[in-house]
Amino acid sequence: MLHRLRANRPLVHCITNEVVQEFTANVLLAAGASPAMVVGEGEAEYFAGIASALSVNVGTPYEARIETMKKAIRGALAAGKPWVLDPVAAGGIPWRDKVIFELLEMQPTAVRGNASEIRFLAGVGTGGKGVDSLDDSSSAIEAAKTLARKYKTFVVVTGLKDYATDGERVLCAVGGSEMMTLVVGTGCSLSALLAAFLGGAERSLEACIACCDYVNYANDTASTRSSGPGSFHFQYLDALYQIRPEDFRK
Ligand SMILES: Nc1ncnc2c1ncn2[C@@H]1O[C@H](COP(=O)(O)OP(=O)(O)OP(=O)(O)O)[C@@H](O)[C@H]1O
Ligand SMILES: Cc1ncsc1CCO
Ligand SMILES: [Mg+2]
Repeated sequence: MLHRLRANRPLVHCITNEVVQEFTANVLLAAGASPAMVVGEGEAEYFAGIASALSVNVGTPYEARIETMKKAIRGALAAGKPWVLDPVAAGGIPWRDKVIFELLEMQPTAVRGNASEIRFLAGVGTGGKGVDSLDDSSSAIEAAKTLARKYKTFVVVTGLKDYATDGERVLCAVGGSEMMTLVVGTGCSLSALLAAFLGGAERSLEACIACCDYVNYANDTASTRSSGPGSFHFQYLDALYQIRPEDFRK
C-alpha cells in the first residue's frame, strides 16, 4: 500500500486547523502524497471533486470554515472520492459537538480520533482535555465499533495502540512512542495521511491500519534518533520519507 501510495502520489485536499497546516503538508510530502490546502469557500467544492481524497479537521472551527467544509464534502461525495473526518476535541465544546455530529451525517469514509473523542461520539464519556485524550485507546474499541456501525464508516482510534474497525472486524497496530504526543499535529496529520492512503492505495480497513503501521514505524525510528520534541519533529519527517515498503519485511 505504501508502494501504491507513492506510485499514485494522491492529491490530498486538506481543510484543517490553523495550528497544523504546515506540518500536515510536510507529513504528506514526506510520505509521498501531494497536499493542497484549498480553504476558500468559492474553491473547495470544485477542488474536492478533482482531488484524490479530502481530509476535514475541525481543530479551529468557525462558521465560514464549516460551510466551506460542507461544500468540499459535497464535492467529494459527488465525485465518489473518499473523505476523512478528524473530530478534534469532540466532547469539549457544545457548538463544536453539534457541528461534528452534522459532519458525521455526511457519510465520511473514515473517522480518525483519539480515544476520548471516539468515546464521546459513541455516547460514552465526556471527551478529553481540550485536544488531548484522557483515555487509553483500548477503552475506545467498543465505542469505535458502535460509531462505525452507526455511520457506516471506518473508525480509527489512535493512542498507545491504534485500532481500525468497520464495526465488525478490529485491526490493531502497535509501536511508536509517547514523544508523538509532544509534537502538535501528529494526530491531525495522521488523519490527512489516512485520506492519502484511502485515495491512493485502496479504500479498505487494511489501508486504514497500514497507515497507522507506517506512522508507528516512523515514530519508532524517529524516537531512537531524537532527544526531545524538537529533534523528534524533524526526525519524524525524515523517517516518513526514508521508510521503504521492503523495510516492513524486517
Ligand atoms: N502513548 C502512546 N504511545 C505511542 N504512540 C502514541 C501514544 N499516544 C499517541 N500515540 C501516537 O501518536 C499519534 C497521534 O495520536 P493521538 O491519539 O495522540 O492523536 P490526537 O490526540 O488526535 O493528536 P493531535 O490532536 O495533537 O494531532 C498516533 O500515531 C498514535 O499512535
Ligand atoms: C493545539 C490545537 N488547538 C486547536 S487544534 C490544535 C492542534 C491539535 O489538535
Ligand atoms: Mg486530534
